[in-house]
Amino acid sequence: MAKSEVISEEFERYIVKDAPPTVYYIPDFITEAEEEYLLQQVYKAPKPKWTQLSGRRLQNWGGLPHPKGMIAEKLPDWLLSYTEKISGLGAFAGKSANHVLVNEYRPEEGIMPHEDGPLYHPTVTTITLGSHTLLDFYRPVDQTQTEVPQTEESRYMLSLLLRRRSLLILQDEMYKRYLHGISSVAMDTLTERVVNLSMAGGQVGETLPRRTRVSLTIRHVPKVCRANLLLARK
Ligand SMILES: O=C(O)CCC(=O)C(=O)O
Ligand SMILES: [Fe+2]
Repeated sequence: MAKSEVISEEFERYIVKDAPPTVYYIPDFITEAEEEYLLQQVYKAPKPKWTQLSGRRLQNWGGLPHPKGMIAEKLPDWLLSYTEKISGLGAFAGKSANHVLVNEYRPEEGIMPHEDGPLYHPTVTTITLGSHTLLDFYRPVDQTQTEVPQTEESRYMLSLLLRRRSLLILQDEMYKRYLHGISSVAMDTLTERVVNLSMAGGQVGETLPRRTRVSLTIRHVPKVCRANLLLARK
């Protein structure tokens, strides 16, 4: 198999060809009824499960990733059926997803460009609920290049249109090398730099008002510690 470790051959048609390796974009990965069910479960969680950040709020499921190892907590059943389905595609090289972040963004909210970093197996899979968004990608700051200031604008590379009910899978360079973020706008304008337009059913020049988007970011944390288990045995 080529550069990517993923996934069965039937998934090759979902590879986004105009992006660096590797992006899979799967429209309508879930049905409308499943979307509704997942949103219901998200909003059923007790209030303290939410952490308010500037520009979004989130729920953390599965434990807190930590360099010394995550103290794993069992995922709730409503998430497990989806983490198992995605693990079953081979997204995590035979391992199972054990961590889910739920992010909620209202219109004009977003997330600064960042890398997901080394605590995760270098694959991120995302189910989008409730609204589309544009996920923007940036080149890293070039350390050898000190003459010209490297603005966010000059580092901007491409965007992906994530429709509600879609699944996105990022691996390889798109995980390890490039940064990703979501700009804090009320409306997205589609340009030629949105490289999956045909797969996502969008047209250059179109503007899409944002609604509230909930994303499920599903990953595998390889380093898990058994601290709670040891304590329990004493
Ligand atoms: O909401 C998204 O799709 C992106 C979330 C994200 O980048 C993260 O949680 O690391
Ligand atoms: Fe991220």
